[in-house]
Amino acid sequence: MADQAKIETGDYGYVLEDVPHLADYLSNLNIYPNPLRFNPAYSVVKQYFVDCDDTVPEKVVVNKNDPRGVHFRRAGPRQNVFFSPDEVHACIVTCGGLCPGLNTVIREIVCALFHMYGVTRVLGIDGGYRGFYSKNTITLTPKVVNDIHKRGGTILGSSRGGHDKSKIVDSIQDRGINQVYIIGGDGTQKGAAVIYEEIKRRGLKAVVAGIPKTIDNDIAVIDKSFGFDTAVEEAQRAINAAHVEAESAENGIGVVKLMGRYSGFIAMYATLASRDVDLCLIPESPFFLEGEGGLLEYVEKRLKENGHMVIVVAEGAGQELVAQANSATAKDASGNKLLKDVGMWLADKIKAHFASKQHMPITLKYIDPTYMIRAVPSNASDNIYCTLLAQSCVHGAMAGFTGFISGLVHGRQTYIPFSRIVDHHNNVVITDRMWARLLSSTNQPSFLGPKELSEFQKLEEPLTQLLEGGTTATSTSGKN
Ligand SMILES: Nc1ncnc2c1ncn2[C@@H]1O[C@H](COP(=O)(O)OP(=O)(O)OP(=O)(O)O)[C@@H](O)[C@H]1O
Ligand SMILES: O=P(O)(O)OC[C@H]1O[C@](O)(CO)[C@@H](O)[C@@H]1O
Ligand SMILES: [Mg+2]
Repeated sequence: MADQAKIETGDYGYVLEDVPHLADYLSNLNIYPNPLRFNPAYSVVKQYFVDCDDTVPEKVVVNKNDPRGVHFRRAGPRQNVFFSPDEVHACIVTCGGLCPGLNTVIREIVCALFHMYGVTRVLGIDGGYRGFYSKNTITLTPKVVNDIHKRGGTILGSSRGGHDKSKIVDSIQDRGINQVYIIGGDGTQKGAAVIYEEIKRRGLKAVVAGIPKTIDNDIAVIDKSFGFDTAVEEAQRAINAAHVEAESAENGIGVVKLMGRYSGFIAMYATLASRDVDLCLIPESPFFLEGEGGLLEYVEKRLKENGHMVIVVAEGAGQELVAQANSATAKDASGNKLLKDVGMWLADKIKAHFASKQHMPITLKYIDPTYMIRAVPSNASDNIYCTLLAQSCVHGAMAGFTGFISGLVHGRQTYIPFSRIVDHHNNVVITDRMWARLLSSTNQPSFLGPKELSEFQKLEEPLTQLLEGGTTATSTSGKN
């Protein structure tokens, strides 16, 4: 049975959504002074250690009479820890799709364990969850990981599927692993929650700590996921190329497909950053092709006005339309629905539309840079972000917290229980200011009639959105 949420309440409607701790199910645990107290680099920092009562609010925009609301435990080093350095045997695994920054996170977990806490036993699990029981491990030291942050991908390899709870926890138990660091998206963190439950059921002194990863930025609660800034930056190259091609031809159209299975953050931010895009399509915003107010009418209008146009389409956009043309549905090894190629489909539809208009010949170039974007190393700001996430995660694990992810909430590092992020996706809210900014920057129609608009307005606004203008991980600006 899933863990009960660990909730603490206080005055004026204060709620702490806490994370589990080893002491919740184990007694007589030894407590040790944090080795950072004796580390010359950190011991001089005033207030380096986090007060055990420090918490971070989930909502920062409040009205005068609002209750204080939900808070998360602030991440960071504690005065005391629940592991002695020579007792720790840690492992790191990366699961799901690739994302810029994976290697940086691996590097910084290893370096934090070695350099901050004096830990010397860290294993890399090869090839995602199934690597726990089907492959040899990789010994990780600061030397091994020294320059991996300059490379894309993950040196550990990754995979989908293969989550076998018993085999994974048997492997953890047999190897004497007591800190499990799991880097991955929503599916991975669901798997991490299952591992945590099983470890607890077996009464093992082993913490499970997650670092959320997804290039799509669709993890709930947190400000944004690592690698997202890099992806938006890299997408500019494809959009620029599409623009150059489109501008150089009569009635030139450049179509760029970007990632975003359920949420269009990469497409939205890449479009806003570029200013060369005339139409951005995302999964959250339905559209239609034919007739008055439809996409094809807009394309025609834009070409007549400007002679060229650039379209950015997120891979999850318009899936219901593409499905009509091709009804077969398949799933990947993790059970995620495989998407139809909306970019190719859209390009074909536009070409077919203009083929019947002899007086308006077009030149359309379709660019799919999706895997090129995902495979690059993280940029400077993501490297710093990854470092903070990794260090926070190690501090939490050493302090005995378990069943948590480290995540940035309003620019502050926090520990968030798995349960808060596995059941919800972060989506672009199309009745929110950021999407309005996009519509006004591209001049595209919203494709929504008054009836559909009011339906969308009725939907509850999710509690988190990407920080406004959030290009740096440490930004503390409010919601958009
Ligand atoms: N409900 C679940 N319970 C246990 N394990 C799961 C669950 N969902 C997914 N997993 C496992 O987590 C791993 C990664 O899942 P998935 O392929 O969905 O990627 P992800 O972590 O969501 O990342 P992304 O979607 O960003 O690529 C897989 O090995 C999969 O078997
Ligand atoms: O082809 P793969 O490796 O399964 O990954 C594709 C999916 O992974 C993601 O990049 C998320 O990690 C999605 O945007 C995309 O749909
Ligand atoms: Mg996922």
